[in-house]
Amino acid sequence: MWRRQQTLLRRLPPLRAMAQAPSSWAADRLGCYYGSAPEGRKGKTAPLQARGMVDKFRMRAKGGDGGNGCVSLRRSRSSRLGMPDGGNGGKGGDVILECSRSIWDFSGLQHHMRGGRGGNGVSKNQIGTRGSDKIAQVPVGTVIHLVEGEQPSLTVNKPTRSLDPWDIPGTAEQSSDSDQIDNAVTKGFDVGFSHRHIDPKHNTDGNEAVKGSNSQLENSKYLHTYTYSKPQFSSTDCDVRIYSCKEGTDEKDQTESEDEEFWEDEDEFDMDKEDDEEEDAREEQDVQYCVAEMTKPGQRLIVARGGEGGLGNAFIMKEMRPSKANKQEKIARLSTGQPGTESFLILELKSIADVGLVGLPNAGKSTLLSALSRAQPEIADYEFTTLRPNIGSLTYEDYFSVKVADIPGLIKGAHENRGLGHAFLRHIERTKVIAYVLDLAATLNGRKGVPPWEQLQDLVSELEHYQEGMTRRPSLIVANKIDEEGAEEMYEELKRRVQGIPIFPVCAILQEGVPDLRVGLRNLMDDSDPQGINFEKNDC
Ligand SMILES: Nc1nc2c(ncn2[C@@H]2O[C@H](COP(=O)(O)OP(=O)(O)OP(=O)(O)O)[C@@H](O)[C@H]2O)c(=O)[nH]1
Repeated sequence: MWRRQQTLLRRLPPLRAMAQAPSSWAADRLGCYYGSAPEGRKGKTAPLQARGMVDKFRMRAKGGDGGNGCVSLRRSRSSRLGMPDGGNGGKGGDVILECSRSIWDFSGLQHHMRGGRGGNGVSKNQIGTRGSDKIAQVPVGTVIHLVEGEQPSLTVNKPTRSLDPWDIPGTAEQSSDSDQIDNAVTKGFDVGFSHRHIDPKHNTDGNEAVKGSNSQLENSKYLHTYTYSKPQFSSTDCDVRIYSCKEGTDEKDQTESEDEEFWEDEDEFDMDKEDDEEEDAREEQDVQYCVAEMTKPGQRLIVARGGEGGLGNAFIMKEMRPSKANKQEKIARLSTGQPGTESFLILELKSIADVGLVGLPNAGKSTLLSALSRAQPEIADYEFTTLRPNIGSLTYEDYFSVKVADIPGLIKGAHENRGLGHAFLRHIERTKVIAYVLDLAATLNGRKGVPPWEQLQDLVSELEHYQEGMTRRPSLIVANKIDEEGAEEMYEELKRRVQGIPIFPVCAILQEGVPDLRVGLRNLMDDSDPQGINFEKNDC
């Protein structure tokens, strides 16, 4: 026993390492580090930031396939030949992105998302179950680029409450359109075969056109009667995958092989850096940029739709009355569930922070963020410690809360992709306030840095290169490292050269001057007519 415990204990370290590997691997592979190699590293390597923010993400989504309709005959004494009583297949589940305030980045997402398959119809007119929806939560500020597939469409948050069995059927007409359709469905099935055809003009969910074959077209015309999403079909001449609906084993095999096809693409997210770059270049050509943007918590977007279920023979015989000649063939065609749509997306996060900290590498931005908020970013005395953005929340006594974004350091020429380039500036594109963090000690004690006023000039010029007019938004300067010897004189010189913008002397490491800075940020947030930087007035 004792020996067995010892063996297990000896095995523990590798097991722990294995458990940690995926997170660091994911942070490394999937993070937002797209710029060229950092210049200022000078031989030192920054530790891998496993907790860094994942702000760019590739995703492949596939709606669940519709279930097949059932072919069944109910024999009784009154009808020896049998009455068709096969139910319709259920609709496949959708893949939905939901905007949530409690999510910060894409680190919790899966690269492949697939809606559940609709259940097959059953005898006694029982319809198949609806495939389960796959819902992925994304942060506020998610921008969606479409590489392949159909345009995503907005969906209304439907109440989870199921239909009250005691609802009077006639009252359904007064409810919203989607409810109306749902209720109509229930009614249709309640009365056995009396399916109602709902006029396509009731369609309110803005579905895009979907391609389908003749059979699908025919099929879906009737499917409208019991589903609330009604695709409008635009083309009838493309290939369709037709499944055998009678042989259960074949159907299973087919679904499995399709599954493999879908999941085997996992490798596409596991490529070498070179392949990654090639792929990026190829993708860039066909990407439809910014097809949707999620800015409000609770917003839902369907990125892949579930396929419609196939028709049961009860419905086909009743509503479509196929001629004897091609009856079997037609039933087989119509009872096949339709495949779900597929899309390939790139999700990008444009954080919606209130304050953006910009500064040269090593200016002390991360230290300042940790002094202002409870965020714990990586801090070290070499450049480019921060490789991914960090966001902290600054809360005031009256519970007013301000989000502060710390982005990797900018250097002169970042617009030519030097350092980490402009890749992270999208995170401060939407901030209300910009805080320029300047290092007062950059040239002191024999350091070969840049004086604070030149740092400011470089930062302003990089921001303007990224987006014209960006520096006109409310701004303040944080003169950091005031504790260093000679920093006071630098601060006085900075005040003399840069005017018309509030300057806060701060020692982030000792949290000196931080309370005043908090007040200054609050004033800028509240101020209705604050000023940005005007270089013409200044002597930088
Ligand atoms: N003396 C002094 N040192 C500071 C102060 N604030 C930060 N530092 C030091 O400056 C170095 C860089 O700090 P960081 O917060 O990592 O700087 P950063 O701007 O986030 O750097 P990057 O991640 O490269 O962009 C660290 O060694 C800090 O300890 C300060 O107020 N006084």
